[in-house]
Amino acid sequence: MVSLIAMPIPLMTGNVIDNLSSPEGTVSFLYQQVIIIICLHLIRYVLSLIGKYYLVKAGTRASNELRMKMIGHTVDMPMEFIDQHDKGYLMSRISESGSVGSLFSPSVITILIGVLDGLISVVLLFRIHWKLALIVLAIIPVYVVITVWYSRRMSASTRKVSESSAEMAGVVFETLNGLEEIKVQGAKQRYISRIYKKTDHVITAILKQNRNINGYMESSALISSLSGAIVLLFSGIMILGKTLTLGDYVSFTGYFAKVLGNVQAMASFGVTINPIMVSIDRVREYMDNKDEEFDRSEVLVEPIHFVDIHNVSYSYVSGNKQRPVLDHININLYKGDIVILNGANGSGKTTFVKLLLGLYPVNEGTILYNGMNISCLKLSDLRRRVSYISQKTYLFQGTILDNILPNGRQEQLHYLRELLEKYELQHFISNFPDALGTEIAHGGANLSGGQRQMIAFLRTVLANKEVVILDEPTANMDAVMKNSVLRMIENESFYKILVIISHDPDFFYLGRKINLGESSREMVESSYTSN
Ligand SMILES: Nc1ncnc2c1ncn2[C@@H]1O[C@H](COP(=O)(O)OP(=O)(O)OP(=O)(O)O)[C@@H](O)[C@H]1O
Repeated sequence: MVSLIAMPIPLMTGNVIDNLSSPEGTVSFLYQQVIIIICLHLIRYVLSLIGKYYLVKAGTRASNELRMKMIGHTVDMPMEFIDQHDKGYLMSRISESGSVGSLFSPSVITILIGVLDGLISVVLLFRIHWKLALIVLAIIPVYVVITVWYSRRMSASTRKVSESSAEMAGVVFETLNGLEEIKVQGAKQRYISRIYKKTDHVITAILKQNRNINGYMESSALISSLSGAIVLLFSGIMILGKTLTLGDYVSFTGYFAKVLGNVQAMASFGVTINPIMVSIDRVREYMDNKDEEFDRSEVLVEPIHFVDIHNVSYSYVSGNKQRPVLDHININLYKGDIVILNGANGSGKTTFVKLLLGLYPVNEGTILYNGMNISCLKLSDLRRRVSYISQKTYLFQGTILDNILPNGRQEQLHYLRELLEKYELQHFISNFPDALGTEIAHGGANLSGGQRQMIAFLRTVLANKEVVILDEPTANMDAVMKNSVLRMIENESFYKILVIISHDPDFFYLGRKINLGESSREMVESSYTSN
């Protein structure tokens, strides 16, 4: 529609010139035609603005939606995939979703509209002078060949730019994440030179990409200049031979410029669209990675009352190397069980509970919840029933209360206040500037390690899950806070099965103690030492 409005303008311009150069030429015809031309330009301007606004809006929505899908998909990715990539790399991959919005950018839209514009212009060229049209259109195949050739080269170089940029983002992200450590260790130079190395790859890839883009741009500009000269040559001969009027020449060059402009734009579509298509392809590739729920459909019907860990082995894979951590583990967990898991550092305790949570798939053996194999269970359902406090104690942005009672379960506020009173924790809360309403900074940066652990522990007590797993839950707490935790474990019924990883002898009396052997190779039911 927009392109159709401006379509008659070259024809009208030619008519004006022919009218003015004929004896019947009048100035009123000139005024009338110029006013119409101005009006057409203005209408085109308004329609184009409105159209582009709505298309860009649609593009922004689409790319945002895709970004959210990619973030969701990343959360659902198996840990084995996540372990293999830096967070910055993943972030960079997610940000490629923004390219879908670029598909609706004004320049791309102009190119797409140009397809119709170009086709109509070709028809009009034939209408003005079909022989001249045939001559000049012979140039188009040359354009196509050059475009296809450059397009292929550009795909490869754009892919390299995206991948090397994602890798660089990974290193930058890691550096920013560890700023405190880098300062303390004086490791700035080491990290900076790592970033430099990655930057080198990005620069090389960008230079190659630009070489292709410039090569293409210059070649197509040369072809369009040469074809302008060819049109002039043949038109001049025809004008001298009186088979073409000056007005027709003006109209012809007007439409020819449109055809060339659009062919060039469509050809350079490669340049404009190529990075977008490569990104879309990479987004698709990323989304095609199977998430951890793939092929899992079963859900537990009853509350978990029995977990059978049978002959379970696990090895981490890094690169092409396998790192055996757990070897033929056998253990049964029953309703009411408290198991204290200890053993040497690196013996695989955390790995073991991660297998229980389905974060990693067992290599060999089975984990059965109520007799159902974990490999078939929907993990979202399983994890709704299990509470896990990791050694890292992750807290969300929000208040302390939001962290203890996520999901807005305000009805439990009363129970929380009871716990704080019963276990002498009021002081712990009132020490914060706004008590339970105190805002927690990103990652809990404004809290001490012990405070973070206590908040996470209270969250677990209030969550009241079927299986509770605590990884070194009091490692950073003082004796008073640890005592509160021990008493809560003894007196509050917030679990059916409790697994605690701890080296602390104060925990050993709570339940069955299982030692994950020093070699971390063998842990069998018969080797348990219970207190
Ligand atoms: N994501 C991972 N990728 C590769 N290897 C890993 C990974 N996580 C842990 N490991 C390795 O697996 C082994 C067991 O680690 P794990 O954290 O399970 O031990 P742990 O018994 O909990 O140790 P600690 O008592 O120090 O917390 C270690 O040698 C560790 O280096």
